[in-house]
Amino acid sequence: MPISGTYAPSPSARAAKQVELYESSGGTKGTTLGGRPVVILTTVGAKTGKVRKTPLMRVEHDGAYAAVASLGGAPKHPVWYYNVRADSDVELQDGPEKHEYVAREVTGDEKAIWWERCVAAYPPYADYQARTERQIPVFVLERV
Ligand SMILES: C[C@H](OP(=O)(O)OC[C@@H](O)[C@@H](O)[C@@H](O)Cn1c2nc(=O)[nH]c(=O)c-2cc2ccc(O)cc21)C(=O)N[C@@H](CCC(=O)N[C@@H](CCC(=O)O)C(=O)O)C(=O)O
Repeated sequence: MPISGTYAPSPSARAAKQVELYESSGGTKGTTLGGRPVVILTTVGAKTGKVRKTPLMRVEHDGAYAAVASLGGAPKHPVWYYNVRADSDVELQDGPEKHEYVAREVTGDEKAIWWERCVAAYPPYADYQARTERQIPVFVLERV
């Protein structure tokens, strides 16, 4: 079921601007960070029910994606993490393609396999994990 409702742009100007450019260009502009590909995750706000859109680094394997709640290695999870925990039905736009996914948080061996893929796609993730006690959560998104 596609996500619908009132879109609330991120208060992070950088993120909101990147979403705006990404979407208004049909996924042809604003699609990288530091030369690495970026995707847009759409979630439903756990408290407000508003539509939230979050740029994330692109980590893809066999049609599934990882969503890494790194927040640059901050001590706290990003807020969007709680949205996905509350409602696993999400959307992800990768360039011009946008589809519906079900997200599940991975742990143990499965997380270790995906974490390698995440770091291969975006090496700074390893630095983020090294700088915080917090275990950076990883969701795997599988196509509906
Ligand atoms: C600023 C805050 O954003 P956040 O959800 O904590 O996410 C912080 C960052 O992760 C987010 O800005 C990411 O886009 C940053 N970011 C990445 N962040 C990552 O964590 N991982 C990445 O790989 C990543 C890549 C990336 C690439 C490009 C770029 O421009 C940004 C990138 C925010 O939106 N807060 C809102 C609330 C948002 C929200 O979802 N509220 C919920 C409440 C949720 C709750 O509290 O339970 C609701 O509406 O109900 C507010 O304060 O009003």
